[in-house]
Amino acid sequence: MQICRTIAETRTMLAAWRRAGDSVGLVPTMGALHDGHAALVTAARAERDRVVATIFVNPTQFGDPRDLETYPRSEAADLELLRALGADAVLIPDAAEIYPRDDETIVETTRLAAQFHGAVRPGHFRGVATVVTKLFNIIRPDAAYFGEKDYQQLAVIRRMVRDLHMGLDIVGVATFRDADGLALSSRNVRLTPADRAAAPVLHRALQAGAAVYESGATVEAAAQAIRDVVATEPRAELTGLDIVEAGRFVPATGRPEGLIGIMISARFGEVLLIDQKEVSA
Ligand SMILES: Nc1ncnc2c1ncn2[C@@H]1O[C@H](COP(=O)(O)OP(=O)(O)OP(=O)(O)O)[C@@H](O)[C@H]1O
Ligand SMILES: CC(C)(CO)[C@@H](O)C(=O)[O-]
Ligand code: BAL
Repeated sequence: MQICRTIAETRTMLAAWRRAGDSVGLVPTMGALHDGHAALVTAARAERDRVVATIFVNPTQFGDPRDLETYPRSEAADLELLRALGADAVLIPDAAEIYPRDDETIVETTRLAAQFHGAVRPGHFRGVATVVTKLFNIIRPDAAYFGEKDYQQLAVIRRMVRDLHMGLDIVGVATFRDADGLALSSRNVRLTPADRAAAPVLHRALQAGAAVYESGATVEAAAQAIRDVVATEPRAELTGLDIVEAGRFVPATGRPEGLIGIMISARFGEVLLIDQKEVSA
């Protein structure tokens, strides 16, 4: 596995692959890799000749400086996992090269970035869209792989790729969970033991909401069922609950046609966790 730390060496490697006619799959990450990331690499490995992962803790998508400071980092273990999964290369760029000092260009999905989880983390999706555009431009992959756990992020990226005619495939990969239902997330390691024990309430709440909706009730009744389950866990502070029409990504009401997407976020101590579930009518 080739480890690239500059854009120039990444481009030299990619040019050789292109000459050989190889297709390229990209897996962008912020490191601290776990089995959720592994699922993305495995999906890319199955579909593409070459797989590149990136590890970059992107400063522009963090609103809270303490969240950035305490974001978990584990480069040696990350490299070992990527190697074991059969990744061909990893790009670990410097923030100074990704964001040159006089950098001024941003990418923003204006409506989507401001709503839902974007309202809880102002500026977050602008940072994500901007860095993902930079990574796409550096690597020019045929396909990029993102987790469904970050449900709105996936929608933002799909919309950006469509609107800016970027011409690559965006592949969503199902949320990987621990045995107790908690969605794997790099931030889980920052949970206290008591908060770790409490955190599966998010998955239980989503399941309860899905059951209510599947029984024929409205989106509003499903939302109430979710709130009721979260309220049973005093360690969880609900910060966001949004139910959207999965296709158009607009707020869902009543009994819309097609799939709905439920997005939930909650704070456990100072750690903000998110989860999601798609449900059919
Ligand atoms: N449990 C999971 N299942 C599937 N994909 C996941 C999971 N967790 C993260 N991913 C995906 O991995 C990619 C990189 O995510 P990232 O490095 O931010 O990890 P993370 O675990 O989501 O960390 P955090 O949410 O704490 O920032 C994203 O596309 C994300 O959706
Ligand atoms: C897509 C991403 C790597 C952009 O920094 C990040 O938001 C993430 O890890 O989900
Ligand atoms: N997984 C999304 C990255 C973030 O929370 O900043």
